[in-house]
Amino acid sequence: MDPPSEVASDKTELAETTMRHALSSHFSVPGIFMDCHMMVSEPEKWVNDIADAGGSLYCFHLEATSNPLSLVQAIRERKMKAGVAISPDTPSTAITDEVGEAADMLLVMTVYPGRGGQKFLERCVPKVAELRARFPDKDIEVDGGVGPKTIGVCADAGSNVIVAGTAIFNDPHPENVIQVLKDSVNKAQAKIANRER
Ligand SMILES: O=C(CO)[C@H](O)[C@H](O)COP(=O)(O)O
Repeated sequence: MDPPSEVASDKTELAETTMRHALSSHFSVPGIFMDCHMMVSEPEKWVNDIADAGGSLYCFHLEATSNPLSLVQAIRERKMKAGVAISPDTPSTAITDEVGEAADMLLVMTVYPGRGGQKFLERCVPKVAELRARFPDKDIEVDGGVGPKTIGVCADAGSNVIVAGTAIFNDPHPENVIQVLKDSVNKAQAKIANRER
């Protein structure tokens, strides 16, 4: 049975207050680029808190807003870069030319948002290639199940920003994994640049 709506609303308020408290306790590290991927249902609500907390990039889900262009503008007004994320079932064409051009970064989720340690969804990779073809100068990020075994297809499709959790933190030599990921991206980017010449 669903809880009464007052309980649901109390819980939401408590979650929001807790999040605001965490954000206001200065989690930012000087010199670090804080890429904040907001897997939230009302991304408009958190722009000011993330900006005040030192966020460098605010990435919201396209599925979670009815006005991505005005959200990008609100993010820019707070001097952050803007990212637009799509979940596995959202086609890359849902990112219109106008929205893609307005954003700094496009994020293709390669797992369903929610938790680390999920299996990489290779069927999402063609979306990276489609976005790279339309937006040659944008950052294109992949997130979910990315590691040494899956980085190749992502990098070859044109992704140049990589999120990796399990592959790095579960390895006894995380620095080596990071290097492998960086090398793959750099190699693929050099190949793409040569092709464009
Ligand atoms: O936000 C996430 C999923 O919602 C995780 O950041 C993402 O999945 C990265 O973790 P892993 O590399 O373990 O998949």
